[in-house]
Amino acid sequence: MCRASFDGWLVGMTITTGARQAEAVTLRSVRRTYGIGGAAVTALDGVSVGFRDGSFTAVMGPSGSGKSTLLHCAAGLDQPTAGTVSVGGTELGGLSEHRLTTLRRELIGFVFQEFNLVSALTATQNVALPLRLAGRRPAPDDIAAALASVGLADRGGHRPSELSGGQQQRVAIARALVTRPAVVFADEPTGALDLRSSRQVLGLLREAVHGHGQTVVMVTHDPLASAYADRVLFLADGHLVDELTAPGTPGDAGFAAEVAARMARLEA
Ligand SMILES: Nc1ncnc2c1ncn2[C@@H]1O[C@H](COP(=O)(O)OP(=O)(O)OP(=O)(O)O)[C@@H](O)[C@H]1O
Repeated sequence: MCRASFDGWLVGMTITTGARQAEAVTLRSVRRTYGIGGAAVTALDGVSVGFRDGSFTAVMGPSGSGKSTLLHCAAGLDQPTAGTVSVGGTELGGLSEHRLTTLRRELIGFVFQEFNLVSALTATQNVALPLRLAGRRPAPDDIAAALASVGLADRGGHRPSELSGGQQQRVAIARALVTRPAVVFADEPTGALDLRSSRQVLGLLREAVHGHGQTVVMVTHDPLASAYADRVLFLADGHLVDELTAPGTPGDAGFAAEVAARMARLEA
């Protein structure tokens, strides 16, 4: 169990071959429709899925298949039109805006596709922000270590406009991980990174899961990145249509090839 555990965690436990495993996040029949009438778009069409405590899941699918919507609904950043989302046994739909914000702050880290760094703050200040918002005093060594873990030890004093896209993405990843949240959602966390930085970030996400017991759900377009996860889900037209379990070797080339083949079929 990771440090950021919480009351109610045991709700929703399942028994699997004698081991008791909780679901960190559960979506039941989640539907999300944008717009109304003839202009309505159904981004998610009745998705039911659980993300086990301490698991690393990749979500893949063609552009527009609903991946970001799934992540946003699961993280309480967007509200399903129908269905329920629970994080650590707490159903989000019944929460006030204040309680939802608190729950998100305490339990969830989110890496946004477009980074969402605060432009007026330095990299160090951006990484420290979740701790400040939670009323905790950031320890300078912890912030420095978080930046060093993404290869940015020497960029702490730089503002986002002074960093490359890949560097901004790594600051966003350090910010999402610094509080060791129970669940980390990452929307294309390696999208702007070169191969070396991608491997570093995927290694960090695996370490969050296998070293600290956190739960990671990552949207990616990259089959090689998905091969660092334990499980790959495939979305198409707002439906979960396929699923693969990884063999256990991070970045396994054969598994990545199988993921790529399934994606090619979905995109055909
Ligand atoms: N705020 C919104 N208003 C209207 N339609 C939206 C909105 N957000 C998403 N959609 C639509 O919902 C569908 C799913 O979008 P979503 O961003 O979840 O897909 P995605 O799989 O993440 O795509 P990509 O891989 O291109 O990022 C798309 O058809 C998109 O146009």
